[in-house]
This record gives sequence, C-alpha cells and structure tokens, in this order.
Amino acid sequence: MAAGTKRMVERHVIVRNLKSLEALGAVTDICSDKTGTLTQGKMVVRRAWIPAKGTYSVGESNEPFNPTEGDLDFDPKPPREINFKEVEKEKRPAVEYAELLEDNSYLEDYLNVASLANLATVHQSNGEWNARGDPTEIAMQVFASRFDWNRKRWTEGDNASWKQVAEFPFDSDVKKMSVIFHDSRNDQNHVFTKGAVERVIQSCSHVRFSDSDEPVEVTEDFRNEVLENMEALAALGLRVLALAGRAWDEPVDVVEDIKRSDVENDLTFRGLIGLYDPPRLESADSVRQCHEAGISVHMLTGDHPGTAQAIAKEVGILPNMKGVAKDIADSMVMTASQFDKLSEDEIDKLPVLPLVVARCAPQTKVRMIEALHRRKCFAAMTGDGVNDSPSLKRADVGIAMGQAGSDVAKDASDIVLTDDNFASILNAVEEGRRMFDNIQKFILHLLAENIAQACTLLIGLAFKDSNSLSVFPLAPVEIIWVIMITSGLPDMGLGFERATPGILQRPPQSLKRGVFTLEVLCDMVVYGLWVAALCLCSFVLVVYVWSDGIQGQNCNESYSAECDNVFRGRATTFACLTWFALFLAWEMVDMRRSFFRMQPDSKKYFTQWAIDVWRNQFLFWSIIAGFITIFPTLYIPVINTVVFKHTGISWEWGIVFVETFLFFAGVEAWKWGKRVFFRRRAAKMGESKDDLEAKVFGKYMTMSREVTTSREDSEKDGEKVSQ
Ligand SMILES: Nc1ncnc2c1ncn2[C@@H]1O[C@H](COP(=O)(O)OP(=O)(O)OP(=O)(O)O)[C@@H](O)[C@H]1O
Ligand code: NA
Repeated sequence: MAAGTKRMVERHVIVRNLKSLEALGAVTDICSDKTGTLTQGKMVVRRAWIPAKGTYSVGESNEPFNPTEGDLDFDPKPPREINFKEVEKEKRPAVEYAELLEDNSYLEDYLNVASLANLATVHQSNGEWNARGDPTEIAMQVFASRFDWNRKRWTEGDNASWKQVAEFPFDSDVKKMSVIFHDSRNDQNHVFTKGAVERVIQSCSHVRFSDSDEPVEVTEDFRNEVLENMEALAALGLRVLALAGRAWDEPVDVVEDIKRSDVENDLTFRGLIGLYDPPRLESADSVRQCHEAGISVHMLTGDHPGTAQAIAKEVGILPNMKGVAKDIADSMVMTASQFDKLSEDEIDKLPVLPLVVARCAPQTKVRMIEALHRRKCFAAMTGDGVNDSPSLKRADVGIAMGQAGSDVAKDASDIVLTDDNFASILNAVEEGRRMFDNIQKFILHLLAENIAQACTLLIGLAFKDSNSLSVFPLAPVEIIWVIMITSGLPDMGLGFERATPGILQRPPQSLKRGVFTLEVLCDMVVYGLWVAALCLCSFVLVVYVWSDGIQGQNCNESYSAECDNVFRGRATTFACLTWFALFLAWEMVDMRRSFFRMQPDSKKYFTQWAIDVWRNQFLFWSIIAGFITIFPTLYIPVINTVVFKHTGISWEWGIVFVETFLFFAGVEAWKWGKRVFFRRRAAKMGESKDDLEAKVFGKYMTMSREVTTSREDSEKDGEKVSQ
C-alpha cells in the first residue's frame, strides 16, 4: 500500500486516507466542480456589452495575461442579435482601443467598474505579463488594461485619482463584490459593483442609453433584455457578470457603519462582461474514460445554467443536445434552486439524477451526495471552497484541490489532487481498482492453495498400509513449507502487480459484494480441485502404478527401505504442489486472460509472457526462490528423510514435468471457458464500444419520454431550467 501511495504522488494524487483507495475502486458517480477542475481556470474576457453602445469582442490569444495580444472587434448590436458563428467567419478589421475611448463616457464608466471593483493585479516585468488574484478578476483587469485602464494607473503614483474607501468582498452566497472609491479630481465617492447577473440586475434601478445623458429607470422589459443578452453569451460557454455603479453621497468616515445592502442598491447598470474559461484539453477524454469505466459524471457548479450546459457539452458530460427534446434537456440540467425545492421523496422519484446542477450552493452538494447514497451509489465529490467541507466529508471519497483549494477543504478530504485536474481522478480510480484486484488475486491464490492441500490430505486418507493406518501423501513440514515459503512470497508479490489492461473499461467493483465474487469462488474451487487431483495422481503413479503399493509400516514417522516408495511418492507430490503453487501465482496475474497473452495489443506473440513475468521483479524472484529451495529439501540427507519425510527422486521428475504441462493446460482451458462465457454474455446484453453514448445517456432519453407529462406540469409553474 505504501508503494502505491508513492506512485500516486507521481500521478498527482495525495492519498490522505488509505481506506479511501478501496472506495475509489468502487466509485460509480463523480460529482465535479467546473472551474479549474474541468476547465483550465485561466479566464479571458471574450465579450463585453454596453447597452448604449454595443458589443465588444476580443479575439483569441495564446497569452491570457497579455493585454496587448488579441484583436478587438466592435458591433453596435447587442449579443442576443448577433449570430456569433457567422461573425467569427467574417473577420472584420480590428478597431483601435484609443479610438473607442474617444468621447465615450459609457465605456469609461464600464471600465471603472471592471478595473476598480477588482483586487487582481496585472503587470509586466521583464517583458512577461504576470497576474495575481482570482481568475475572474484577473481576466477583467486584463480587459481593462487593453484600454490602458489598469487599476495601477488610477490608484498608484503621485497623481493617483482614485483611492479605495471601502470593500465588500465576494461571497459565493451573495455572488457580488462591491467597492467604494474616492475620486480626487472632483472630490466625489463612487460605488462599483460586479457579480452574478441575476443578482446585480436586481440591485439596479437605472441605466444609461445613448439618446440621453441622464440615466433612465430600469423597466422589467429591460431586465429581461439583459437576461436574454446574458443567455446569448452563456450559450457560448462564457461566464457572464454584470457591472454596475453610481455616485455615493453618504458619509464614509466610519466604514464599519456603511451597510452593504445600502451600497448594493439603486445602482446604474453599466453592462455585461463574458469570460471564457476553456476546458482542459484532457477533460473530454477523461469524461469519456469515466463513462467507459461505468462511472457517471455530474457537474455541480456555481455558474449560470447556460454557461454550465455549454461547458458540459464541450467536455461530454452532456450529449450533443441537437434534436434532444426540451424535457430531456431539463432532466439533465437543473438549477440548485430547482433541486433544493424538491423534497427527498421527490428526488428519489426522479428517474435519474441531473447531470448538471448550476448555481450550486454548498448545501446543494450535500443533498446531491445524499440522493446518490439513497440510490446505493458510491460517490466521489470534488471541492475547493471553505464551505465545501460538509459535502467532502459526506462523500465516499472527498477530493480536494491542491492548488486552488482551501486548507479547510483539504482537511475534510480523503485525497488531494496536486494539479487540480479532473483527469487525475482517473489515476486514483485506477489505483483503487488495482489494489482491489490484487487483493482479490492474493486471496484467490492463497485459498486455492489451501483447498488443494486440504483435498489432497483428505482424499489421501484412503491410502492405507497393511495395518489399515492411513499413509499421508504430504507430510506436515512439507505443508508448512509450501504455505510459508513457496506460496507466501508470491502471494505478497501479487500485491505489486500493475493494473491489468482494460481495468478502466469495466464496471466498478461492488464493495458490498467484496472480493468474493462468484467468479472468484468458482476459480478457487476449480483451481484447488485441479491441483489436488494432479497431486494425488502423482502419488498414486509413484506408489501404486510404478511400484508395488504400500508395504512398510509407520511410513508417516520414519524412513525405512520398505517405505522408500512412499517417501518418493511424497517427494513427487511435494514437488508438484510446490511448482503448481508457484505457477498458479503467475496465472493469477490476470484472472481471465491467458498467461501467454496477457497484453491483448502486444505483437510479441511468443515472448510477451516472458516480459510480463520479468516486470514484477518481486514476484519473479520469489517464484525463482521457491523453485530453487525445493532441491535442498529433497537431496540434503537427514533434512529430507527426517524433517520433510521424503527422499530424493529421479525418474519421478518426468511425472512432475508432464503434470506441470497438464496443470497449465487445465488452467488455460478454464480461463478460455470463462472468456467465452463473458464474451457471450456481453454480446447478449448488446454491449459494444460504439454505443457508449447510448449506454451512458440512454436512460435519460428513454426515461424522459415516459414522464413528459408530469414534468410539463411543473414547467407551468414558471420554472424554467436552462435557457
Ligand atoms: N470575484 C467575483 N466577484 C463578483 N462576482 C463573482 C466573482 N467570482 C464569481 N462571481 C460570480 O459568482 C458566481 C459563482 O461563483 P463561484 O466562485 O461561487 O462559482 P465557482 O465555485 O467558481 O464555480 P465552480 O463550482 O464551477 O468552480 C459566478 O458565476 C459569478 O457570477
Ligand atoms: Na469552485
């Protein structure tokens, strides 16, 4: 286990709780957050909308922090009227920043919020652009810097015109952040607020249009217009924030006396900003691998449903929704407020749990875990925030982020991802399954050996001398030797086996069932009986067939000339048992594939087994050791006859060789039978690689046609899920 933990560190996983590795192998559902885990967490501003002006678009750039990279494009239309797909193809000439700022107080107001309601710093040192702070805020600071509106320019140096008076920090419940700034040029204070659009728009009472200088009152129509524009941006996968501000005439002498609710009230709407946080390159592939491994992936995010849905589609958590009926889409994507409104009973009655939950609060994550538990699922949950710890503790495997995560979250977690990357979860799952597998192989090998010995001894009671006393085919010291030396070390060696190919292409293990699956039980009996049969056979051949039966007395106790054939028979049985125990360990490396073809994709048809055998050095040398130590026990005088109650053999080795061949043939035949059985069963259930999407999302598709009516009722309540 310790060796496994070290290798895990190389694969970006710190295991804090060893027991969780076992649980990881059994995980059926992963609930992941979005920002930084499925996505890169490096945001860039793509669009900005100012109602009086229109939509600004920033072109792609390879340097997210560099405000001089990426062209700017301006379109007087609002986002909801722009067909972004077509515009992208058109390629208009870029516009100049300075030109846009000329005589444009709207843009200035907007940039003040973007730059000052913002704690991030963006600066250039040695030609490199660096940034510090929250990714959302960094992106906005970079955007402001494009217009030379960097916070530094206004707040630092001798003639700094803006000075911060108060700050109301971001909070994932309020989903807003506000500051009060003093403008020394006219000795006036200003409030700047940014945050989730639904929240900020509720705090806005005014907006400025191009036809008048004075702000006009916000109407319900305008609020809807803002929401439509937000949705147009969110559909592009952008995180959308609203910017707002106003003059602040109340006193600011005692900052503690200023009420947040007063500040974030009666604001003038300045515009929207759309930030893109590209999915990690590995995410889509990892999600597909999870699906192959029979693991469902859910995304629980604080973001808006439109944004969440667009990103979920990009990484494959949601199928391509083209042509998917609305009720199906609704069952896949929910908002936290919808989910939290359902009682536990109602959640349990949902045919399936949602794949995406947007606008998530920490409590929503806990309810999701509990809903999964009630469905007998095994859930892993990621989290980074301080208030994620309840859900991390509740999950079967709590996963914290090493870089972006808070210490509280790490303390509550079972494993920590040092690279914050969703893909690393798969490494942990693979390790969990590998450990489970190896324990299973270890136990199977041990118990099959025990069955073999027990049967050999029990059936061997039938061998009797002339006094009708049983003559044992195996002596006590021989048995202890096989248990402790020849199979003990290889048993341990099996613990070091690497993951078998395809370990992530099969369904999760069931921890309730444990290692004793039906397959293991059958294997155990079959291998045990086969070894016992061969061992008994060798004894019979030596003592009865090629010799004249049991003539001596007391052959269990001491060597005599009459007992010589019994002693040789025992030696042969012992040699067989030892060799089979050793070779069985190699056969156990893969429980289904042939020992001679454990790498299905290998082109080395005749030598691959040797490579496989050499890879696990501990197992290799313990088997060699078992092989070699048999000779001293057979041929050193006194040790052989007095201690082991057997004697050196010669032609009897022929029996051992032939039976070894039969042993392999038998085990290989059984494995082949198993492969045929499982292949037939898979074919019967219609499993194949191509219909992965149907397998994963099929239940959503079929389900929702059945319950269409009941969901339509709930929709009349005005609860719209996504758009
Ligand atoms: N620094 C900020 N200032 C103001 N509002 C913010 C800030 N950061 C985020 N928001 C708003 O709050 C919402 C939720 O953000 P939050 O940080 O809680 O989600 P998240 O945890 O980053 O999402 P995920 O769960 O995908 O990681 C965002 O969609 C955005 O509207
Ligand atoms: Na988060």
